[in-house]
Amino acid sequence: MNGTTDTVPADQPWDESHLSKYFFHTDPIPRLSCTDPQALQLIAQEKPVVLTDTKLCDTALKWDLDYLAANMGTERYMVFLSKNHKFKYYDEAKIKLYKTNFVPPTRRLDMTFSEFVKKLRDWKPGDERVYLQQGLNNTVGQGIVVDFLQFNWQWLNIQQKTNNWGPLTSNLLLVGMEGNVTPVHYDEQQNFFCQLVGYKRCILFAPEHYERLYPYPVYHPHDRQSQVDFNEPDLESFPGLEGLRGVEAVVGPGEVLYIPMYWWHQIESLPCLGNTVSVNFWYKGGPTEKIEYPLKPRQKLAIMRNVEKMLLEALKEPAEVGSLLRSLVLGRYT
Ligand SMILES: CCC[C@@H](CC(=O)O)C(=O)C(=O)O
Ligand SMILES: [Zn+2]
Repeated sequence: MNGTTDTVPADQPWDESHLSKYFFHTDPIPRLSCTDPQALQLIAQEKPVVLTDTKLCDTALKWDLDYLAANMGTERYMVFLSKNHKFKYYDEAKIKLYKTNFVPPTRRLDMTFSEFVKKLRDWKPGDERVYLQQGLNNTVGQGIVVDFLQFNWQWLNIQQKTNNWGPLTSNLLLVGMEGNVTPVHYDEQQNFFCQLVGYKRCILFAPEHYERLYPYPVYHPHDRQSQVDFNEPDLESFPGLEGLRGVEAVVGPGEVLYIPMYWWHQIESLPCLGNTVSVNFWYKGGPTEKIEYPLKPRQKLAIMRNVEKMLLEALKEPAEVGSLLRSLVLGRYT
């Protein structure tokens, strides 16, 4: 990637032409068998790894649009629509808290899976793009439930216990158009990201790149999202971008990417290779282990988030948080 291409496996339908060129360098994320001790060690060290043979969701490899339309039932599901290829997450609950006018970059429409498929298949340039992002719950049809129950839960449960993770909180079903992008952000959960249909480019940055990716304030609707637009990097406003360095992999059907908690990630459905289907497994982090110094970058990130929340709680006025922090630091903590 960006000059250091992996050897491209023969059956791979994509090549460098499917990858946008960005301003930062990336190294390949290791691709290992789930039986390889090194893979398990990377997970234990909270480092990303692509697991090529977990058979985690093999019963879902058949989840193409027609199968999902026939088996997802007649419920309405959460679909986001965007005027461009970006689907930047925002927290609706924080919009009213955030005083200045916030214009959501996407809109949400609930629709049946068949309505979604029709929108996707009738799409023409100029139309809003669509991205279905729906938690798998008891509203899905029997066929999906049967497939879901046959996931490799034994392997998952071993990972959860070995790494002392908290409970599984949700499985998000993601059905996207080719070219859709989820811009760079971090989540506060461990994530086994399973690719089922199509190909996704996953670009990750370690939590210590916090200063380079300029997340929005915690109270902002775009909390956890980076303010940086990789397509138009503003190096003047965000000089830290200079040293940004990531890792990346393109994941295909049957592959599982471990996205460690607090790791930044941008996920792109490769252009011109058809729609994509993924399902993720979000786990709460484990109970706070005994504190060891120096603190890990993700622990410092958690502390920074708590300081912002505490200050907002104390000051009540979001605009005062920045000025108080400036008074605290400028000229004093150099
Ligand atoms: C809403 C979640 C989207 C997903 C990225 C993607 O597949 O577009 C992601 O960011 C994650 O699984 O953490
Ligand atoms: Zn995410």
